[in-house]
Amino acid sequence: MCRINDQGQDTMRRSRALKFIIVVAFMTAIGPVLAAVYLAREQGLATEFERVTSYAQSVANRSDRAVDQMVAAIDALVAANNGDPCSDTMLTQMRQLGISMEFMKVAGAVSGERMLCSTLGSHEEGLALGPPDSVTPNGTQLRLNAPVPFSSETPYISLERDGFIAMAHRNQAVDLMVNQEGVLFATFDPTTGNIRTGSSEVRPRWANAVDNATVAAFVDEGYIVGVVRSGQVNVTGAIAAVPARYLDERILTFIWVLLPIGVVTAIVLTSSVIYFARLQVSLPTQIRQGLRRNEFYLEYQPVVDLNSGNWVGAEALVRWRRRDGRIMQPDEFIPVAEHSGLIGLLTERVIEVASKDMGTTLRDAPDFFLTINLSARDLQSGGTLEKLMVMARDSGARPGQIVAELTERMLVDASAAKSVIKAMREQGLRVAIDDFGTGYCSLSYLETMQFDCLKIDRLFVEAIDTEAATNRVVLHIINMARTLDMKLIAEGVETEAQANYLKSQGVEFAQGWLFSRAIAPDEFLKGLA
Ligand SMILES: Nc1nc2c(ncn2[C@@H]2O[C@@H]3COP(=O)(O)O[C@H]4[C@@H](O)[C@H](n5cnc6c(=O)[nH]c(N)nc65)O[C@@H]4COP(=O)(O)O[C@H]3[C@H]2O)c(=O)[nH]1
Repeated sequence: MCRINDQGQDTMRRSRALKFIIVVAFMTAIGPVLAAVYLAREQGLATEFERVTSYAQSVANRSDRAVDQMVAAIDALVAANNGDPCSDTMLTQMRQLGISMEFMKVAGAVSGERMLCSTLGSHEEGLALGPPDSVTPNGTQLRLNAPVPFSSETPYISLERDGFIAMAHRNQAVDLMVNQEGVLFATFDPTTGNIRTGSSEVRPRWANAVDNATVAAFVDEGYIVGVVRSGQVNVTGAIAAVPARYLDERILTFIWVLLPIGVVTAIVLTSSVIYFARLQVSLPTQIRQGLRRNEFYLEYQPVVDLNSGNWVGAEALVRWRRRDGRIMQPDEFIPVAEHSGLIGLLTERVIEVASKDMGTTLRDAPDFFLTINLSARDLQSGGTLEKLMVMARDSGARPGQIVAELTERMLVDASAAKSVIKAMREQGLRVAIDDFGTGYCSLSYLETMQFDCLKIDRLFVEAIDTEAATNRVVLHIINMARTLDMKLIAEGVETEAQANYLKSQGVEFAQGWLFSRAIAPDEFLKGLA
């Protein structure tokens, strides 16, 4: 009956685990691929945004240069004016300015709204300029369609101040050569957001994208748009818009690079998940088979009397020799055995093997003790106590020579643990607490549960003689154990300094690589002799 329950639970556990594995494997399979596509898109966008804002920046720079040159031309003419703005000297200067500057083409003198003379000579009647489109705070008048003789088809932009005017070809700033087709350029007035020059396909709303910022980039209506405000505060805004097909091409380029990495990562991750999952799901079955085939065996780590240096006991540590010869360490299979409910059978096997290996020694050396690791489930079934008592009886040992090792984590169900510990001690077995201080066991547990022995965890032994915060804890543990009349075994002693310190603090026993690693029973018995 019990067996059917166990198997039923096992099946449920496995089907839950299987569902979990399928979900994780699915995620590891599509996750990296989706991540690669996402990264390619982000990378593509970043690159195209960078490109389009650099185009817009070039337009703004050209526009700024045109404005700078117009301002410089006006300043030069104002400075040179000696009363007759259209004198021969002034006309020569106007021509020189027009020839020497890249963007500023026409410079002239103005009275009212008429240009009296210019780079192009004297204008008898004066050329009607019409009213300005806007006036800046310093009184500079801006015209977006300044009339130029002989050039009525070409739109000019002009600045006028202090009786002089300078003009530049309106489209020169947006006349940018780029190696992409269909790119739109425009300049706009950052104060009003009105487009000044550029392609008619530029959407006026793009100019409003840079409210307070100096740069913006976005995708809109089939274009990747870059908008910048010129360095000369509020003088010019510039827009560049690249057809969105270039973004698709760019993303595709990145996908070709990133997708294989994503696919390889997905394959590696998914295979690892499946490998480990299969191991986890099938491990309980393999443990069962391993038990049937007697693949579990024990090694023994000597427990040393720190005063005499003699081996006075041993800790039995289980190992699993797989069919393929691979040795599995307990950390890899004990948790699985615990979860799958097989730990009881495993502990039973450990006790059997330990009896066979150490029975004679226990009988012949009445002071020699053997510690055996138990799991939480072992405490729940009364069978373990019985098996340990059978071991003592069959080998002719005193029950006190057998020490049941419990860990803090096993004491969560305090009342159950307490009654089993009590029962064990009443039968004469000894009980040790292992890993003390590494979990959540409070001091009160130690008082109420009444252990015979406390094992100082390797973590605290390692900290001896170091700056680690844990280095002081070892002293507290020692003092506490003494107060509660417990024997002490220090674990993981690797150096003479640690051994000497522990000895000086009155710790009776120790185990660790300084003395010996866990070894096969024959080797252990040789060392004991
Ligand atoms: N770095 C270092 N390590 C040292 C040193 N001296 C000993 N060790 C290792 O520390 C572990 C001590 O065992 P534990 O704390 O009871 O911890 C044990 C115990 O909790 C569990 N375990 C082992 N055998 C059994 C068993 O039969 N039943 C159960 N339930 N658990 C077992 O597996 C754990 C790991 O066992 P192992 O891998 O054999 O690892 C052993 C041992 O080989 C040292 O000086 N330096």
